[in-house]
Amino acid sequence: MKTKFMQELLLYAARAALSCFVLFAGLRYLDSNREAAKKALEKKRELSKRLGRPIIHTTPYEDVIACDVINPDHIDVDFESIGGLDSIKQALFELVILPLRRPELFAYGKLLGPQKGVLLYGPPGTGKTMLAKAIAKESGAAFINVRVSNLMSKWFGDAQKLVAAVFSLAYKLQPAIIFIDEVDSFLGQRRATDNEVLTSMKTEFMALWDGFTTDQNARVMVLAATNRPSDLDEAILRRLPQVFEIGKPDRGDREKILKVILKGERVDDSIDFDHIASLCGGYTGSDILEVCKQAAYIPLRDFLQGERNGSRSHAPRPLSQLDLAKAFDTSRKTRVI
Ligand SMILES: Nc1ncnc2c1ncn2[C@@H]1O[C@H](COP(=O)(O)OP(=O)(O)OP(=O)(O)O)[C@@H](O)[C@H]1O
Repeated sequence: MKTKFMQELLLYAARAALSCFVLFAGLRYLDSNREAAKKALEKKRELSKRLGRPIIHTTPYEDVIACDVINPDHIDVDFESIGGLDSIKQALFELVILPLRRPELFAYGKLLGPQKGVLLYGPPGTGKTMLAKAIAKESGAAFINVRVSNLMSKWFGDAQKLVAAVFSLAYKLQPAIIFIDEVDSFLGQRRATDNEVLTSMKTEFMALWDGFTTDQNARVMVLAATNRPSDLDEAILRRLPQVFEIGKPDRGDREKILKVILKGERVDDSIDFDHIASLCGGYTGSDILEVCKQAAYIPLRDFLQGERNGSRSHAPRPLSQLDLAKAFDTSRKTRVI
């Protein structure tokens, strides 16, 4: 009697276990969202790895913005790689990098509040984008490179939601920098030709930005760059209290830029950088880089010529002062300023 009872009990237990197994297997099979959820998790894992941040929950709109986020550890520009602009780099360190890196230092009193908006303006090629990237690198902040034209053309109709996603993603990834290059094309003065999408994006952007400005705990800042500061809306300028002019470099800064560009290259030890800097008055950092690239071809051409003439030399000679002088001379003659 007792044995039979035990047998039945075991049978019951086995049946119950089997039913549970079949039920769970069936449910797993029927869950059509399982694959999608798995893929989404994989995507979030990849995102967290790429951004060097813990896994966060993101919306589909934030996932679109995430494509334009750069992990600060993957940025190859730091303050050292920017020639000159010493006083601006120092000011940006105190106003932007320190509050993002050491927020606790800014918790004493209201006078030392973190900056929520910085504008860099100046002619093209003077290093504004470089500075923005270096700030992200030095502060360890996620760098959200907002490309407004891209968002508008690709996601017509969803623009406002994408603007909101820029801020919500920045908040989730903080410390974060929202970088808007050519800000005048997005937040410029209102024109009769502005379309509805642009106007609603602007309004949304301003409202969200104000929300962040009043939230002292948000380690998020907007960094904007433009070649045309006079085209900016008054309301935008008010929200960008710190303004830095990144002008064309003077002779001292041109010398520093030359040294940065030629660092690590094969160059003659005897180059007089100050003299070369005197040959490129009015040039921006980007112009100087281009001419240095042209100069670098001269030893290569000489080498190939030597080969044709039967020379046994194994490699092109280092870049010389004469090569640089020649290249700047040619560039000045063909240049339209
Ligand atoms: N101060 C500098 N030191 C070293 N390189 C520089 C400097 N300024 C400019 N360059 C070189 O010129 C390139 C272009 O500079 P960058 O894109 O930062 O200029 P920009 O001011 O943002 O121009 P734009 O307004 O056209 O976007 C840089 O990638 C860098 O190689």
